[in-house]
Amino acid sequence: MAQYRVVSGSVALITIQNPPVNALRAAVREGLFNTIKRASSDPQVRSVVLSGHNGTFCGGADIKEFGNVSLPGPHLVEIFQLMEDLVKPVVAAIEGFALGGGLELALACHYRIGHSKAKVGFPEVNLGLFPGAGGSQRLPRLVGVPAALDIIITGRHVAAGEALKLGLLDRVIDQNTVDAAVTFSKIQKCTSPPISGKPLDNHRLGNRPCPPLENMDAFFEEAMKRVHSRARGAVAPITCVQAVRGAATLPFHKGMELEKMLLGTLFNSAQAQASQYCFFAERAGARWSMPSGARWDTCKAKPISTAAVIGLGTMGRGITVALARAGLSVVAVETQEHQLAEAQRAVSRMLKGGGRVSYSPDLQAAAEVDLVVEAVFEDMAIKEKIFKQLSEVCKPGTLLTTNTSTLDIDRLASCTRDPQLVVGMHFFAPAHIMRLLEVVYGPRSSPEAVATAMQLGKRMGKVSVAVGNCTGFVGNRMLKPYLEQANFLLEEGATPELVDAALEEFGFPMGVFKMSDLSGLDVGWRVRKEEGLTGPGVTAGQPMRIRHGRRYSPLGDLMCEEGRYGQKTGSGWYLYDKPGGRVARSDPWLRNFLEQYRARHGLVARRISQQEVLERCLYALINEGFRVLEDGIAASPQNIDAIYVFGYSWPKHRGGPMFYASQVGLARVLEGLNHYHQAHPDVPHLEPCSLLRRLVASGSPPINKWSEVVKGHRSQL
Ligand SMILES: CC(C)(COP(=O)(O)OP(=O)(O)OC[C@H]1O[C@@H](n2cnc3c(N)ncnc32)[C@H](O)[C@@H]1OP(=O)(O)O)[C@@H](O)C(=O)NCCC(=O)NCCSC(=O)C[C@@H](O)CCCCCCCCCCCCC(=O)O
Repeated sequence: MAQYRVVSGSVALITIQNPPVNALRAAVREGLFNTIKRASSDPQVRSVVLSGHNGTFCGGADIKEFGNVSLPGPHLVEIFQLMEDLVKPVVAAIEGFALGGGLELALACHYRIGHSKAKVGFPEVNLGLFPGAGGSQRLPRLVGVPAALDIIITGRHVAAGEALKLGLLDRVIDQNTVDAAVTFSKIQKCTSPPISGKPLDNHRLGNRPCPPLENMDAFFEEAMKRVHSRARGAVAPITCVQAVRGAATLPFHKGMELEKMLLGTLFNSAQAQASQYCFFAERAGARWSMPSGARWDTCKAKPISTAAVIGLGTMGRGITVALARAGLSVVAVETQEHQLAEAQRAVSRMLKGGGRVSYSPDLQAAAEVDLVVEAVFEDMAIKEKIFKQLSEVCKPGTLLTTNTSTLDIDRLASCTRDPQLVVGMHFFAPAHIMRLLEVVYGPRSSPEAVATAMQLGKRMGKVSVAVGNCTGFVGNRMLKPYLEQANFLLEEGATPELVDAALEEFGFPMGVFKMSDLSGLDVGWRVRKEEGLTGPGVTAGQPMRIRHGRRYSPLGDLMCEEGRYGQKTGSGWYLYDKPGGRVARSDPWLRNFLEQYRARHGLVARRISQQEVLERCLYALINEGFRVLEDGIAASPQNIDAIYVFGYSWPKHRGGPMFYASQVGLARVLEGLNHYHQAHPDVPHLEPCSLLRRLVASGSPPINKWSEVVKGHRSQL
């Protein structure tokens, strides 16, 4: 786990070996502890180089170990102190990544040499933690408080060049890093001038004071304010500020005590568990499977080097940028000339002159590409026509994909010569920024087509999740009951402000009504018209608040009839200072409108609590999530959670809807749904689904055991 070799006559080369990322699990910690001691007492050894096996220095503490009540093996703090105290110079040879505990390890060395492609950082904040093995105390002493706080709070990866400028790395080289570190370590032994009487003391960060900072109190107050306003209820970023403040104001050993105390408050917290669950859920999508038994490890992706994007509205432009940035040569097709010219300017701006993109008004331009992403208007008839044409135009074997957010993939496949080559690639706006990609397979999609879309998602840096075909797939299908509950709550006495405040306090960046105003109320209106829920398709004489025997809220339709489409028209659920305005203000018109609406329908407004808002909206969404699992549309709760965290901004520190349900307790969710369904028997989305009932009856197993109950459940359907 930590290999020890003496090289170049006098250098102990310690290499961490724990693929794939050399995480510091118990055996590694044990190995490090023993090899450092050995280097210390080995008379032949005059300096030490620390490196990682296989081009990766170290990905930090082993997150999989964190569930343990007490971590086995020597503690990282103890190992790092042992290393810092060594009287022989220790040099970190950083290739690949030095992240989290990996960077803390490097900071405990006396020198750090990095490869020019190396990256360093403290991503702990994304795991609901902070660098709690000395990192929060050593980094500010090395690079100063502002730079350290930025690195610790953002969790960003710092490239070697920037790390060199910050003084985080002593040298950056293009050649063999370990060889360079070995040579460097031998020179240091001779030249490092002793300060404070002891050799190497100026390179022991624990012995250094933090560089002074003017207006320190004001700096930390401002930092804390900023973090509070951005953290959306997450505790870890706040703890980052507290720990760095400790480094700036306390002697090292006191700062370490503070660090330990703060880590103790986070380490086993619900937020840390949720964030760490998200880390693995993000990666779980790569191990996809289909109901046919086809799997990620048995299916090969087709090589893709050229692509066409059809339709250059907002989505098509973002998709073009995402594909071009992934290194594909892209043909962007738009039949409307003025839209084509506008899109060309917008895409060039986003790509900053880079990327290989050509433009055409003619579908024929897609003839030779390996893959097509259709991103035209959400209208089945138009899409069917395009798929028919693409099937004739494109060379045999071209993968035909659609960016539809709800429509039937199988119907589109049936318009083509080779339905097995058709899959959905559902991007989220803005497509070049949002990380989620739903890869939708229909009953006839081939495993190779799915493997290819998943592989392409990876190349674009997306969190890709393979899902089955149904209206709205996973994400939008679950969103429907959530939106529906929000509208019902308005009918019953809530205001958009009250509903949004509850959801924002929960951790969403934007409440449901602000989100609707941003995306445009007319989008849903159009879909409801197509579904015959509103507009000319509705049979005369139907009660306004009932559709297909279920409760229906026409509020959104009425708003659209008033021309209130949201931000784009300057008014929606809120008022904006102008069309396209971004700042939402309460609108007296809306209060009046809601009062009149309730009076017209004999509804008596009641006081609605934030708790009811959360339970009604979130439990309805979660209930649909269980149905999605039951129907086999998503392969696992982890996949659903990844979709919600990376596509719908569900707060990471809440772990995704299904994980949240497991933290709240499945019995409590079931009880809540039963309660609300009794109160609203005409709302089928509030009726607890059978899988949830079954899970509760099986004793509410932990989330990683749900699949066993799901399997048993499916076999009985
Ligand atoms: C490194 C990466 C950037 C590589 O990316 P790449 O895309 O190449 O690969 P993948 O991301 O797909 O990863 C491959 C594979 O490896 C798994 N993995 C990656 N990193 C880790 C890890 N750190 N641990 C475990 N497993 C890891 C990954 O899951 C993949 O496997 P899978 O099967 O899922 O496909 C990228 O991987 C990456 O970003 N990794 C994470 C980096 C990171 O976040 N590091 C920080 C870790 S946390 C840490 O280091 C904490 C330390 O600061 C301090 C900890 C102190 C602990 C002390 C405990 C004392 C407890 C005191 C509590 C007191 C309580 C009380 O008082 O009561």
